[in-house]
Amino acid sequence: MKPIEQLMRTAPVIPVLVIDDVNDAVPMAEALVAGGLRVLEVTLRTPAALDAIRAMRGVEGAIVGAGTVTNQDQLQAAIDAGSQFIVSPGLTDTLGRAAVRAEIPFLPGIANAGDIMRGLDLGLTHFKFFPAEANGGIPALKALAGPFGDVKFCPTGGVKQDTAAHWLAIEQVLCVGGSWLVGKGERDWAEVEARAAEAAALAG
Ligand SMILES: O=C(O)C(=O)C[C@H](O)[C@H](O)COP(=O)(O)O
Repeated sequence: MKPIEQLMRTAPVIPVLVIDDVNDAVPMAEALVAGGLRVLEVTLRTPAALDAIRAMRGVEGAIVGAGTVTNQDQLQAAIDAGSQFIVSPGLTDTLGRAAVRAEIPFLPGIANAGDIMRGLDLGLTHFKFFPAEANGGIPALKALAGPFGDVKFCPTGGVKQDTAAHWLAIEQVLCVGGSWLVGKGERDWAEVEARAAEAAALAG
């Protein structure tokens, strides 16, 4: 099994995290892991993100990756910070090639058949379907998946606790991504753990 597939099969939900204060990184990761969500995507949308990745790598059981990686410089910075996987909202040949060369599990965003074909050309077979709801939702992904039987997906963007199960019921969907696990500025870690446990109980 490819490392990216193993990662996608670890938990049904990958929390998409936006971290403003690096001091939140460790308690946030601990709460999510305690709830059963081990694969954590820290988006490179805030100045604290790379330090948050470094800090979270110290949390037992956590598998920490970088999200919102859009170019080679960010890819390198994310790897240097200890990222164990890379998520991107889209796929360019330049970034795709660099991620393949770096031999790091890579989950690029795709939104149409051309995107998937560009990924297949690079040897990639596992993609984030983004933005999942805005891009047509479940009917769109089912139609898109049809011609690409060996390809696997992680729908992200607009997916919530009460819709995740519908996505996970699609055979080619291994997990979903979502930001609903931790609210902006939230520090109620018991609540985050409870939310993570609910998400972890979804059938993957
Ligand atoms: O930052 C990235 O790399 C992205 O591609 C965007 C995120 O995956 C979505 O913003 C999560 O979507 P929501 O769960 O609807 O908030």
